[in-house]
Amino acid sequence: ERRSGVWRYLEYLPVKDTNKIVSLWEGGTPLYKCDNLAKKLGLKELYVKNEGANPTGSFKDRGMTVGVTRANELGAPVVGCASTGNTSASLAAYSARSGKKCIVLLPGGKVALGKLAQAMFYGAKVVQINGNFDQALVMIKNLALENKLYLLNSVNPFRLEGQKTIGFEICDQLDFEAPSAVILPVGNAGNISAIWKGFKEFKETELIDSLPMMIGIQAEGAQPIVKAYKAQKDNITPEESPETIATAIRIGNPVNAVKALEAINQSNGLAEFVTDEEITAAQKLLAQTEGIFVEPASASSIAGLIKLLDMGAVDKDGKIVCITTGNGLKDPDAAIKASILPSEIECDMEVLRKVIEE
Ligand SMILES: Cc1ncc(COP(=O)(O)O)c(/C=C/C(=O)C(=O)O)c1O
Repeated sequence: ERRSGVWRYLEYLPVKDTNKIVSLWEGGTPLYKCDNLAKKLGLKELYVKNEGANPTGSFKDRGMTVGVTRANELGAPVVGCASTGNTSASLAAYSARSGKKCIVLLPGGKVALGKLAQAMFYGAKVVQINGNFDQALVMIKNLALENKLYLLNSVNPFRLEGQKTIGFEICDQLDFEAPSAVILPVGNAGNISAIWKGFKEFKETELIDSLPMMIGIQAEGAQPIVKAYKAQKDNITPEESPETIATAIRIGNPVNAVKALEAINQSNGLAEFVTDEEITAAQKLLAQTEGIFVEPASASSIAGLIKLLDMGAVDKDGKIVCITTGNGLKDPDAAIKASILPSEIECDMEVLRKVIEE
């Protein structure tokens, strides 16, 4: 049975027993042509690949369908991860669907409401630690080394295999014309590495004949990859206390840093940071010009595009794809804080007629 989405690319995926596949029909997300935003930014061709349209609302579902399928093949009874939120939401869903116990470690008080609700509601054992994501990752890795669980952070290559299908789909959706540039937010740096691998595989199998620039965007307060790229270093100086409103990418010691720098350098790409203000402005701009609601971290790809255009670092005439990685519903607090509050009135038509004119 040929499924849509991630498993459409079965031949490119490391699965031995297709009966063990755990799927929530992830992938097959929209690639929106954004002519309103393109016009505003003076661009010829701008697309937004909206990964917020996945079953649990982020691109993590692509990695988890392959990762939890692997856990199934191995007969692992318990799976686990550290997470800034979306990884835990996704793992909790896929482990529920495959009858596995799920343990997630979250940085106390720094996880967006929607993600926390998901991890709890799917029935995971949710542990909040008094520390940040990087510390949580060290702890969950120790549990894996003590054989207490199968680790499904993006140190696990099966995660990246699923996420590379974002690159496949973009090619499919652009009639096998690779874009000139792909811009996406970078946290633990698994996704940029995975997508680059996907484009390279489609080029090696001659489905496309060119490769895009990979452009990684980080938040000003959490930008270890940007710093390494600008210093042209191939090792990372971890940031002790990463800080940003984009809590999904509030990561100081990315596990996939070397792979991400490889993807950026091999693709003649770039790495740049954006401020929290630029992120919030871009989040609103995208929602109000194109009707696409994404969480703050995801809007950093739009904010990064705007900054790079101002710097003349991106070709205005190119075919540009911004990847928005998570649904705006994940972080309602951030959206409400950045919005004009609703007018509150009594049930009075006179008052209502006035208030709609304000
Ligand atoms: C919306 C959103 N956008 C971008 C990223 C960065 O992707 P990577 O660079 O592959 O890490 C994340 C990452 C989240 C976690 O790392 C986690 O959930 O633990 C995210 O949720």
